[in-house]
Amino acid sequence: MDSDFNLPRGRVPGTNEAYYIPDFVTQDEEAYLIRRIIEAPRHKWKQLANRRLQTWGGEMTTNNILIPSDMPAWLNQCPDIIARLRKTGAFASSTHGAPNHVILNEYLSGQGIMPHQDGPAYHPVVGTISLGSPAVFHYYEYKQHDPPSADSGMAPVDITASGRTINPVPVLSVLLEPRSLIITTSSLYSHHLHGIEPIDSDVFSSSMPGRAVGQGSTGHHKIANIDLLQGLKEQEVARRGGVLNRRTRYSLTCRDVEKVANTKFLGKR
Ligand SMILES: O=C(O)CCC(=O)C(=O)O
Ligand SMILES: [Fe+2]
Repeated sequence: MDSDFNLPRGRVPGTNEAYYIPDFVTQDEEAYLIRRIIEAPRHKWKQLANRRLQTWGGEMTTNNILIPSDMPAWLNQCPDIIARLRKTGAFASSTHGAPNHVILNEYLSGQGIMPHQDGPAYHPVVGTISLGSPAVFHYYEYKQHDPPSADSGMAPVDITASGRTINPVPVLSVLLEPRSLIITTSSLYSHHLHGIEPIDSDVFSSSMPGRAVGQGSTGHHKIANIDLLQGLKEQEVARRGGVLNRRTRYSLTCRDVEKVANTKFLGKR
């Protein structure tokens, strides 16, 4: 696929800081990418408590400098995902104009990622490509005030390592279809958190059309990109209610690390 992607057309209603592009990769490319991901050498996998990941483009030092290494051909040649991301224009103001670092997360059904921020090492734009499964993705904000008292009856709130409290009701929710790209920019990147609930199916309300049923007592969350969805099943379920089962999902988190070590002098060539 080599069409030009029109970023403004993908703007997610309700924000100026997120863009959703369905079918960013084709079905054939998706199948090929998943095969290459699964076939990656064992040492490329890093096992975390609740998911596995691979890192491509290099390793980060503790002071946020990238020690670069070559991207695999399946990211920058065939298909040339990096060039395709450059063409969206989303990285136009970043140091390298395109991502130089990709984290590949694998989520089995029932796995997710806690609300978190991506940190200051990266230019504040992230392109996330979803493969293999749909999933509802939430953006959260920090609470302005102290945590509610124990008897407030509210849903439990998460407290980050920095001691700040997260409002468990998302500020924005999107349904990420397989093969889609979501781009998160600006303060949605730098001041908000994002996460995916660890569930084996995303449930959509039939009494409140266009809303996903949240976990606990967080309520029903409007799917902000509903008019941008491309899959017939996804459109139908998101609009009328129903269930989208989570299959194994792979996501490519593509970012530009601003500071890159000059490896020419490290005896590389
Ligand atoms: O899998 C996703 O869509 C999100 C991954 C993510 O937030 C991250 O790698 O920092
Ligand atoms: Fe993240």
